[in-house]
Amino acid sequence: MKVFSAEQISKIDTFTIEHEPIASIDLMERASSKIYNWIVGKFPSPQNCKIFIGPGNNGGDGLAVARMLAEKNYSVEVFLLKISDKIASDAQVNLSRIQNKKNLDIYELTSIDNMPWLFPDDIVIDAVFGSGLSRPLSGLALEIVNAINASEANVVSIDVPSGLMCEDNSTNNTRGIVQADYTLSFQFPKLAFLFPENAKYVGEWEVLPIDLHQEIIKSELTPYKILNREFVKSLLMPRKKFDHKGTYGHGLLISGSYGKMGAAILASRASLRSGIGLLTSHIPRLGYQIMQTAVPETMVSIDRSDIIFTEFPNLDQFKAIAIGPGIDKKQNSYKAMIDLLKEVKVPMVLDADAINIIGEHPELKDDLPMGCVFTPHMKEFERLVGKSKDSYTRNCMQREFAKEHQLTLVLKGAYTAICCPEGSCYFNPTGNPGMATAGSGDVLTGIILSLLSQGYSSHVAAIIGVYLHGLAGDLASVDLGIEALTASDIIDYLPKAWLKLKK
Ligand SMILES: NC(=O)C1=CN([C@@H]2O[C@H](COP(=O)(O)OP(=O)(O)OC[C@H]3O[C@@H](n4cnc5c(N)ncnc54)[C@H](O)[C@@H]3O)[C@@H](O)[C@H]2O)[C@H](O)CC1
Ligand SMILES: [K+]
Repeated sequence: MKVFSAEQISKIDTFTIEHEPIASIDLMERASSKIYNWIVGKFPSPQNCKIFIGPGNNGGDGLAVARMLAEKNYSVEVFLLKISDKIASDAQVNLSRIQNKKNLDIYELTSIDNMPWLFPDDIVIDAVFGSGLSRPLSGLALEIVNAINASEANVVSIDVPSGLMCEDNSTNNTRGIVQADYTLSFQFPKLAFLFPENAKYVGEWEVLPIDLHQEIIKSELTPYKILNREFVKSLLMPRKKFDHKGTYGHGLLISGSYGKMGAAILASRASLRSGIGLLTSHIPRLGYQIMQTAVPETMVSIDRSDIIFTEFPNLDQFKAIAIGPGIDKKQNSYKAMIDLLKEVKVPMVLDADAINIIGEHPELKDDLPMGCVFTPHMKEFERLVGKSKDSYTRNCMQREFAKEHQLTLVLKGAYTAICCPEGSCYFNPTGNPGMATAGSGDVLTGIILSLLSQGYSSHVAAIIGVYLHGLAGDLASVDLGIEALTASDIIDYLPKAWLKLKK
């Protein structure tokens, strides 16, 4: 699913009005009826609804919803915020349509002193500002938003929580944003919904389709997309009857150190559960028996060091390489990394301490082979790319870094972001908080190595890998819950995740 900017949404809106064609007031009616249906589904018995109306089309939606709810015997109070002399023309039409309606009272809010008391079982509908917000809230709008946030009412925001910019909130006043329980976004999610610091404003969000014109949705370009199963499935390469293990490639996994052999085992097992033809695990000497016993399917390459990574085998036979899980970042490992980066000519996944080593030795960034995939979590990302105070800025830095160094940069988290060398950014919807657990990242590294070895290009391997990893975690959480989930469970559910992805 594409994620468009507020400016693009307005363009798509205008195109739909001209080319469907449909009168703007009728498009507003269509959009509002979707909100109405959702509210009636969520709160089936008529209750008190307090609807706060701003001067633009978001307010117009709120007025249309007010009429629909009143006709369904909900007890509706409409509060018109007096913050502008102008009111959008479709909002004006909808205001005239609610005059003298049964079950519906209209009030003008000229000062915070007229603010109604909000009861815990009230449904507050926030229709103050939507995608047309152009600056942080101030004055009366700010005071009203604060009063809404101080209440315990159920808050439903139409399209966007009022006060939240659709993309960039880096200079916003974070105390002037509605904290919704539910946000009902028209046709597309907003980019801001995908960033962790906005979760407290957005609450649970849902996308309500309003039949905007497919022609412009298809042709309008955006760097931002949310992955879905159909798209990820379309990237899969079919397996053929006469394929053999050589077809699916031989991968090299450099992982493990004294006290961290578990990372090597998890990554190896995940790789083998993701379709790789052959796997060689390069590990320090102490891990030999551990690996041979725990993962009989992998071949083992032994480092001269008992405890860390200091060398690597001849690379000729490998179709892809992964380095990082549990390797530590001792001086000799750094030296071996320098040689490795010089010699590698195949796609490579870099995770954990491999990323930290590059973060500490930035000159290595200029020596990276083609087709690298980096899989940092937030702290590793900061060491590699730099710090930022908000997620939008961080995402811009991530996209820029991927472009500058021509690599795929995966920032792990809820809605893991995958930034590609040509500038696009995919957000992953699968996964759950149970996956925030030790070893989860090692599993992802193993999966991506496996896909690279099978011949998927770097960004495709990252996309499939991240989606599949989250899907396995989701399937595991259905049976096991989130608290008890371990990284091994994610591996154990990879078979079911593959089946579900390919269904
Ligand atoms: N997506 C669609 O196709 C549809 C969307 N609909 C709804 O329309 C709004 C967007 O409407 P718009 O009139 O452009 O914007 P707003 O309602 O957000 O209001 C803008 C209004 O307010 C002024 N303004 C902006 N920021 C501030 C501020 N901080 N303080 C005071 N005033 C401010 C601005 O100048 C404008 O006058 C969208 O969200 C949907 O809810 C359609 O109804 C259906 C199709
Ligand atoms: K709103």
